[in-house]
Amino acid sequence: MYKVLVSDPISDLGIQQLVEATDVAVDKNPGLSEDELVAIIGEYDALLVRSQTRVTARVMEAGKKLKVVGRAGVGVDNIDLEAATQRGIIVINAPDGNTITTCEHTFAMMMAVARHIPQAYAKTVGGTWDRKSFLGVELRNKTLGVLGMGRIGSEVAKRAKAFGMNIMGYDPFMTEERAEKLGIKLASVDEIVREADFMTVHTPLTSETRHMIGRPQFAVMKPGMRIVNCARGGIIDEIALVDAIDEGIVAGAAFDVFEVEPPAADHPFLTHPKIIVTPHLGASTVEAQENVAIDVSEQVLHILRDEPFMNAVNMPPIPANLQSKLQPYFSLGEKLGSFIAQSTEGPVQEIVVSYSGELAEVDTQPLTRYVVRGVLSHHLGLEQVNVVNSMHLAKLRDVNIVIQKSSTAKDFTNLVTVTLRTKKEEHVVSGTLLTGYGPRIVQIDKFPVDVTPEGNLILISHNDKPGIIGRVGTLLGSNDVNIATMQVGRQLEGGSAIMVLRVDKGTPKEVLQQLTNMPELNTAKEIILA
Ligand SMILES: NC(=O)C1=CN([C@@H]2O[C@H](COP(=O)(O)OP(=O)(O)OC[C@H]3O[C@@H](n4cnc5c(N)ncnc54)[C@H](O)[C@@H]3O)[C@@H](O)[C@H]2O)C=CC1
Ligand SMILES: O=C(O)C(=O)COP(=O)(O)O
Repeated sequence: MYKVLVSDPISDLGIQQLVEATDVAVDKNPGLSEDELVAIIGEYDALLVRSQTRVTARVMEAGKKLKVVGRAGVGVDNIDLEAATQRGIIVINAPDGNTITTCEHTFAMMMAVARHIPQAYAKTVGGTWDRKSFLGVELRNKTLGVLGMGRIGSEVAKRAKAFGMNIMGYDPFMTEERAEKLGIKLASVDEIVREADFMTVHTPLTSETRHMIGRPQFAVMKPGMRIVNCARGGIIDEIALVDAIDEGIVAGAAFDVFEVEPPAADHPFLTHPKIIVTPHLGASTVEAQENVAIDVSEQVLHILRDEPFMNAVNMPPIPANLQSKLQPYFSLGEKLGSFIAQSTEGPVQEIVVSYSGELAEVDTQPLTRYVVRGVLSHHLGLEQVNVVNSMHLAKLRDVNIVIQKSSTAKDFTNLVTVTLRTKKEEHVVSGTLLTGYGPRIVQIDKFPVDVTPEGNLILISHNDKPGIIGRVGTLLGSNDVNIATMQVGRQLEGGSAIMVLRVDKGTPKEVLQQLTNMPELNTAKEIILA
C-alpha cells in the first residue's frame, strides 16, 4: 500500500482518484511546520503540496521512502530541487491547470489598479461618496509590456489585444515567428520599461529574474507606468518600487505575490495608497484547483506504480513521439547496464554507450539514464539510484559517460552497446529488441550470443576444450542448480569462449568458486537480472 501525504489545502475532487485507488492510502495534514513534516514524512511514498509547504533538504533526507513530490500548481521554488535530484526523488508539477485562472487574475489586478477599485470600494463602504479622487485610465491604446511569454504571459498578451492594447513581449525563448503569430512586438526589458504604460511579469523567480525590475529600470521608466506582479515576489524590487511610486515615476502597482509570504505586518505595500494587493490568489479558483489536483494526482499514481509519467521538473522532459520510440528500450538499457556492472570487476571509471541504427537518429539521453542506472545500481543499490539521479550520481563519482552513435547496426535495426571500463578491466555487452521475441543480449565482448536478459544467469569464460560443458553441467546438477538454457559463444575452435547459463535459482558462492577452480575455466560470475 502506497502512502500519500497531502500537506497543503488541495481540492478534494482533484485528489479523488488517489483516494479511490485501492493501492493508495491518503492522509491530509495541512499546515505542518518543517519539524512536524520531518517527523512524519518517513512513512510516506509521495508528498502533495502547493506553495506553502517548504520541502527542504531536511524533509527529503527524512523521507526515506519518498519517491515523488507532487506540486499542485506551477512554481516549485518552495521545493529544494537539488536535494530531490540527489536523493532520486522525482518532483512533478501541474503546469497547465492554472494558466487561465492566473491570467484572469492578472487582468483583474490590471483593471483594479487602472480604476482604483479596492481604494474606491474601501472609501464607499466606509461611508464616503468620493467621485473625484479615483480618476482612472483606459487600457485601450496603451502599451502593455509582458516580461515572460510562457503559458500565462502568452494568454495575457492574447487577451490584452481584445482590450485594444499594443503589446511588447520579452522572453529569452521567444522567436520572431511566435511573436508575429501572437501579434506582439519582441522587445528588450530596457525598451519595455522606457515605452510601456503597463507592465506585467510572468517569469519564474530565478537568480536571473530576481530584481529584474529594480532601481536601474525605474530610473529610465516611462512616467505613469502601472505594474502588475502575479508571478513571484522578488522579480520586482519591492523597496525600489515604493521609492519609484513616491518619486512619481510609477502611478500604481498591483501585487499578488511577495518576496516573503506572508509579508510582515509593517510591509510598506500594505499601507501604500497606490499599491493594491491580494494574498497569492492567482491560482485560487475552483476550476484551477480541481485541474491541478487532478493532473498531479494522475502523475503521482503513475510514478508510484512505476508507469511512464509526465511533468517531472528535475528531469528533462521527453517529447511524446520520442517517448514512444525509446520506451521499449528502457528496460533493455537498464539490464545491459546491470549485466555489464555485474560482469566487470573494479571501480567504475567510464561507461561508453553506443547507439547504432535508427536509435542513432534520436535524442537518446533518456535511455542513457537507464543504462547508467543499471550500472550504478549494482554498486549503490537499486533503491538509491533512479533515472532522476543516475547521471548526477555518476558525475559525483567522477564516472565518465561517453555516448557514441553510428547509423549502421550490422544485422540489427537497432543496437545498444555498453562498454564498462574499470580500474581493473573492460567488458562490452550489446543488446537489441527482436521483433516478436523481445529483448536479447546479442554480443558479450567479442562473442556473438543470443540470451534473454532476465533471471539468474551464470557467465563463464573458458577455453574451448572438449568435455568442459559436461563438467559444468555435472557440477551444477550435483549442487541442485538446474540449468534452464545454455548458450556458448566462441570465435575460433579451441580458442577462448564464453558460456551463459540460465539457472532456476541463485547459485551458491562455493559452487561459483568450484566452477572457477575447474581446469580450462577462467571465471564464473553470477548475474542477476530482475
Ligand atoms: N500567483 C499565482 O498564484 C501563480 C503564479 N504563477 C507563477 O507565474 C509564473 C509563470 O508561470 P507560467 O507561465 O505557467 O510559466 P512558464 O514556464 O510557462 O513561463 C515562464 C516564462 O518565463 C520565461 N523566462 C525565464 N527567464 C526569463 C527572463 N530572465 N526574462 C524573461 N522571461 C524569462 C521563460 O522562458 C518562460 O517562457 C511562474 O513564476 C509561476 O510560478 C503561476 C500560477 C499561479
Ligand atoms: O502555481 C503556482 O506557481 C502558484 O503560485 C500557485 O500557488 P498556490 O498553489 O495557490 O499556493
